[in-house]
Amino acid sequence: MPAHQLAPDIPSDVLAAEQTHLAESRAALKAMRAHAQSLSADAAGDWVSQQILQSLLDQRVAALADHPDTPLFFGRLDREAGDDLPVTIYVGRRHVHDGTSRPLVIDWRAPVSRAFYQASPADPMRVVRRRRFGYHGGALTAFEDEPLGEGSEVGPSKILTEEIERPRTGPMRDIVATIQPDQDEIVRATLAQTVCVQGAPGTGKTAVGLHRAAYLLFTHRERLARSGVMIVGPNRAFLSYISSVLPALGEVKVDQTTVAGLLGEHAAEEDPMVAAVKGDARMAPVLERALWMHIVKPEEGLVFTKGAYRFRVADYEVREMVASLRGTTRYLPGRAALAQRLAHQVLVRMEQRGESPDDRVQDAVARSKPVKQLVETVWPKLTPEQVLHRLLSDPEFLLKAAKSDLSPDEQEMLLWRKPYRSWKSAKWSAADAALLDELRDLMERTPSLGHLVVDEAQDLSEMQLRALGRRCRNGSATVLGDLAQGTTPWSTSSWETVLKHLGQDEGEVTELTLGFRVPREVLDYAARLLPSIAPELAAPRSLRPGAGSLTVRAGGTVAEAARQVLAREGSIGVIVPDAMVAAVSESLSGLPHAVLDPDATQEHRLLIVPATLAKGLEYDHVIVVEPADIVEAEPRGLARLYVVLTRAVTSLTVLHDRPLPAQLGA
Ligand SMILES: Nc1ncnc2c1ncn2[C@@H]1O[C@H](COP(=O)(O)OP(=O)(O)OP(=O)(O)O)[C@@H](O)[C@H]1O
Repeated sequence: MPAHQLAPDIPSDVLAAEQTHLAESRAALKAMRAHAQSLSADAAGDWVSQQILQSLLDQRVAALADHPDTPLFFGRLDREAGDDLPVTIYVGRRHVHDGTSRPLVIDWRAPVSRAFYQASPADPMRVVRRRRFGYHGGALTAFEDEPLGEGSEVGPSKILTEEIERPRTGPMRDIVATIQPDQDEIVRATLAQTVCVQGAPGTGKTAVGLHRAAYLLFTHRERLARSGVMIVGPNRAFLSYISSVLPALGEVKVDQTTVAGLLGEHAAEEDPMVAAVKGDARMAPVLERALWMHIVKPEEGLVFTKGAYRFRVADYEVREMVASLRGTTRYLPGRAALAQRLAHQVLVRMEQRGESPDDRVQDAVARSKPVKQLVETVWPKLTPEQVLHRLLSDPEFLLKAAKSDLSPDEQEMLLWRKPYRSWKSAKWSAADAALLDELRDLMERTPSLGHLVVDEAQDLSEMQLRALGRRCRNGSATVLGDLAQGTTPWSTSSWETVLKHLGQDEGEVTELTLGFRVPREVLDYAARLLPSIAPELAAPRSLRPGAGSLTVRAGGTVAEAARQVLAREGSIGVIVPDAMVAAVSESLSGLPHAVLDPDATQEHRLLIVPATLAKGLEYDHVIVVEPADIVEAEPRGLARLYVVLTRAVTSLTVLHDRPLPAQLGA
């Protein structure tokens, strides 16, 4: 039976009543929107307030739009009477009420909706019956009941299974209708709580992170509107894949970026071993010393001339000022404070002479030439680039800054083989970007966001984690990842270490264990790699039986494999070693296809995906080409292979001419 057709045992009168409730809710939403449209910003006093109010009204009107293909509600709870809440609740993507403020649909994020996700026969949470609705297009065509009273048994939900197994097309979609209890626990963790989620491929980590952002924005709207929420993902292809989930949940004000997007795009190539040293947290004290070593012990005092008078501040006084400021403020505010303290001393001298200078005089003195000159000599103005340029090109300076934190070999590795003539012409690498960010923060405090969601966090270096950590130091984080999918030379092997470098030691590590993407047969095949890449992890479990989903073929062509899956429904990803992209594209010239481009919307069902871009993505049918080449292309190639083998929703075809990596043959 095709999905969501009316099953013979669904009473049509009950279904008709639910359809009436849907129609009533739609009409109420329309009325809410019309009301919002009728409101005028003229009530605000001045022009600026009017503009702000108008923009808020516009946002409200946009948020109240009804998308006919998106179900307004997907669940219903019938509850025991006896508390202040309604006995019947419809759970949906947004709140809808009628003209008398009676709620027709309740937002999935409201506290009362929690029971929709969590209630079970063991703990019914006052719920007598949970109803799930099935839709076809925008039309409500089916429902399914789960009694939750004492002694009742809950069988597997067909609507839920169908939703999970629906073929994938286009970008990622939200999972509000089918969030699972353990996922819901993470989504609804309190704002103050940093959560770190270890989860095998396809267990819903990304989905959970996005829904948590939406939940927190709903629950702490005002606070987070001020401080902000940001999602950090592995690459732009991934961002484009997840980009429509939050807007579909009504949240448009969340920045979604990559580490490079946040710290600055720096393209200089670098030996991974050097990058690993630069990514190590031991670089933090080295950078701190490198910066503060620029402060010079004052040998002279200050002479400030005003008319015929000279006001002097002695050298030892300047030394005391510098000593008291050093280490108690960040570098640039410290510099400004030194100028002010010098000026203040001059003012004291003026007062001693009987003058009565005010604050404006102090500011003028602080900006005067002699004060500026002295400050520049003692506490020079610097940029992060200047400091890092010196550190990477001057062995003696590096030695002094490194002390015993870096070995002589490591220092040798850090130094540029061919130093750039000036910091302005230097080309920086991705690892340098995190060092520059650290220096920037030592100079001036980085503002903190309210909440940060970090995906694929296992791949971040300690210095990158520190950079992200300062962006949530007054807030909290959701850290998502899989130790088995670490593909960088500095990939972590412990979440406690990640939390420590993020500055969120109190964060709670939890695990998602049930896979929603990859069929069991495919997951078991990929799991053969686990003993080699992450022996400490248990083999992942899949919700999806998917018998016949795996084909391993020696000597087949990509075109032939692609033709076979093109005959089926859903998206197709041909994942190839990066070096083979052009050749495989050429071999598919007879079939309409595209090469995955992070910056363009993908209109083709058939996509060629370079192995290094596949992280976080998924396709109905995946063809993985030449595993041995994927493994050999990089130091953590086996982990890369694990990533690419776990992208399939329905079928995986592995094509190889060369022998398969031994670990797969087990
Ligand atoms: N509760 C759920 N209901 C329906 N679909 C779900 C649920 N949880 C996850 N999924 C789906 O499973 C797929 C995998 O989810 P997601 O990409 O979030 O997993 P992941 O753990 O981040 O995977 P990876 O580690 O491979 O990046 C997605 O299509 C997602 O929509």
